[in-house]
Amino acid sequence: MATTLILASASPRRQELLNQIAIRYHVHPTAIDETPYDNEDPLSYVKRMAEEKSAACALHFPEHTAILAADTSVVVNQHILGKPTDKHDAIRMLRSLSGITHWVYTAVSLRSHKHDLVVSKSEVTFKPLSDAEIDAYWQSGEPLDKAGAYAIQGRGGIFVSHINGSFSGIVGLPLYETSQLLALHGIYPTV
Ligand SMILES: Cc1cn([C@H]2C[C@H](O)[C@@H](COP(=O)(O)OP(=O)(O)OP(=O)(O)O)O2)c(=O)[nH]c1=O
Repeated sequence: MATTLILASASPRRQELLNQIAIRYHVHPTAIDETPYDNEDPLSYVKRMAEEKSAACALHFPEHTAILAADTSVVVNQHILGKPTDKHDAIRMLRSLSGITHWVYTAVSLRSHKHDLVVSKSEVTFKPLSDAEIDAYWQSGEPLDKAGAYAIQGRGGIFVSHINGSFSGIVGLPLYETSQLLALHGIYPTV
């Protein structure tokens, strides 16, 4: 019998990415406290977030149901940029990314009869951004629900001069690593 997969995420991007690789799932988002611990390093943070999201979701389902969760953070000089809280925060984030290379970490957690976790790390280089460009981008509405206040798959794509890593990982669910994890748990694309 096919394993039921639950996607513990409210992110439309994660749903679209799973659709792209023909994986069947049900959506059950979870809300957890996403505040980093004092001095928590970014890698530990994304791993902990993905694990906590899948664990919180698993409480609502019978044992052995497969639960998939992920967390994406933008990392600049070892500082974690999550989703901006307001315009001021988004502008601060975009200014800090202007003209430099940063990291995007996405951790993916999958629980069924066992727990597995993978982390995708990508480098993203931005062109220098003027205040006018940043302001216009904020007005587009795109930054608000995105880690680091940008979306590479949206209008923010014009800021990105180079990437080294996984495009889908930057968007929120690294497809190569996720498909490997799913296969470990007996979950495959529909034919
Ligand atoms: C860097 C980047 C992030 N993002 C998005 C992916 C995630 O949805 C979001 C990071 O926030 P997350 O906290 O990882 O995810 P979420 O709160 O949107 O959803 P959930 O916790 O329910 O799974 O930023 C993009 O869409 N494009 C990008 O280029």
